[in-house]
Amino acid sequence: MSNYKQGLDFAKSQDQNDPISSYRNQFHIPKDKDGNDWLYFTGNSLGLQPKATKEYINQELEDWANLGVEGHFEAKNPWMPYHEFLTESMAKIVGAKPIEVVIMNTLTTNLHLLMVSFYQPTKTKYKIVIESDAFPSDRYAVQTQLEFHGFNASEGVIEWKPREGEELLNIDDLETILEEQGDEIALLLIGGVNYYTGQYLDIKKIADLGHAKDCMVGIDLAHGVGNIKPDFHNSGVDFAAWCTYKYLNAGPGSLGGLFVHEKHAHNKDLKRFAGWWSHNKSTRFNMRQPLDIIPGAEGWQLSNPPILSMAAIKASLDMFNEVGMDALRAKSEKLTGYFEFLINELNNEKIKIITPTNPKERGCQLSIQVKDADKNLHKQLTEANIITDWREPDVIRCAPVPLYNTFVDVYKMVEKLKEILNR
Ligand SMILES: Cc1ncc(COP(=O)(O)O)c(C=O)c1O
Ligand SMILES: Nc1ccccc1C(=O)C[C@H](N)C(=O)O
Repeated sequence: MSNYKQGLDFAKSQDQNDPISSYRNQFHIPKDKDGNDWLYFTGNSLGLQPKATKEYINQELEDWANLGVEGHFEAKNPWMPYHEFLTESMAKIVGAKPIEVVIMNTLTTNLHLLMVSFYQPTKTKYKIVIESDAFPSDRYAVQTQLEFHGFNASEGVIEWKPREGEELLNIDDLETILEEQGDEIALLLIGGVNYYTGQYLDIKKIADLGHAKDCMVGIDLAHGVGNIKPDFHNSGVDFAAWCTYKYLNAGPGSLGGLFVHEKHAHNKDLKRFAGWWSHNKSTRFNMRQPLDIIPGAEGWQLSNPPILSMAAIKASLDMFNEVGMDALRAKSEKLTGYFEFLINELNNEKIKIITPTNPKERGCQLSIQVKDADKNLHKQLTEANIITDWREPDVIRCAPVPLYNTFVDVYKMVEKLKEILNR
C-alpha cells in the first residue's frame, strides 16, 4: 500500500517537505502567454535550461574575446584541459572511476567509435543482440557495423523481445538467447533504460550473462544518465555511451559521454580510430610523434572539443554534484510513484501504464499506452500547455524530473488528463 493521497493539499504538502524543491528556481521554466509555467514532462527528451548556463557560456565567450588563442591556457577555465573539469562529476553520476569516463562527440558517434574497439567479429562469432524496441539510431548503428564487417545485417542482429502479449523485457529470455546462440554472439548492445517503455534493466546481470558467453557488453544510457544510478564500474560492462541533453540539461545536441571499463584502460592492442586528442597530452604538441594512446576513456577522444557545449555541461554537472544522485533518486521514486498512483486512481480503460511498477526497474518516466493509438489525447494535453511526447505506435511518455518538477505539476497534469478523458 502506498502512502499517497488524492487532492491538491496532499501535493502541496509533499512539495513543502521536499528537501530539494529549491532547485526548480534554478531553471528557466517555459511559460504560456499569460505567464503561467508550462507543465513540462519532457526532460527525458530535452532537459530544461539551468539559469546558470548562460554565465558559464558567457565566461568562455569573454575569454575568447579577450584572449583569442591564449585562452587555451590563460582562460579562467583553460580550454586545453577543459574536459577534465567534467570528468569527476560525470564519473560519479554513472558510478565509474575517473579513468573510465570522458565527455566527447555525440551519442551515436560514440557508439560507433566504441564498436570499432569492442565489436571484433570473427566468421563464426559475429552477431549482435539488441532490444527489439531499441532506439532507431542504435539499431542503425549496429546494422551498419555488421555490414561494414561484411555481414548481412538482418541475419546478424538478434532481437531480445518481450513475450507474446507483453510490453516489457524478461532477463530470462536474454539468458535463453545466450544459451542457444551464445557461440555466435560477439556483442550485446542494450539500452539501460528503454526509451519507449521506461524499463530499467539489470545492467550487472546483462554483463554477467554476456561475459559468461565471451561476449562484449555495451550499454546505451541515454535515458538513464542523471535519472537512475547505474554503478557502471561494479556492473563490469565493457563500455557505455550517453547524451547530456536529456536529464543532464546541457542543451540541444550537446556532447555525449563515454565509459570504458578500467579493465580495458591499458590495452594498447585494442583496435580504434584515433586522432591527436587520443595521444599522450605531454607530447601532443611535439608533432611528428608516433601515436601514443592515453590510457583509459580519454584515449578514445579524436578532436579538440567544443568548449561552448562543455561549458553548458559544466553548469549542469556542478548542479548535479551539489544535489547528488541519492537525493535525486529519493525524490524521483516518490514523485513517479505519486504520478502512477493518481493515474491508476483514474481507472480509465483508455490508458494503461506499461512502465514497470517496481521503482528499481524504472527511472522517472512513465509510458502511458493509449487505446486505439488515439493521438488526440496527446494533442489535447499539448494544447493545455502540458508537454509530453508521443512515441509511435501508441505511447505518451511523461517524465516528472526530480530537479524541476513538483508534486503539484503532477497533480495538475492528472486533473487535466481526467478532464480530457471524460470529455
Ligand atoms: C537511446 C538513444 N540512442 C540514441 C539516441 C540518438 O542520440 P544522438 O542524436 O545524440 O546520437 C537517442 C536520442 O536521441 C536515444 O534516446
Ligand atoms: N535529440 C532530439 C532531437 C529532436 C527530437 C528528439 C530528440 C531526442 O532526443 C529524442 C529522444 N532520444 C527520444 O528518446 O525520443
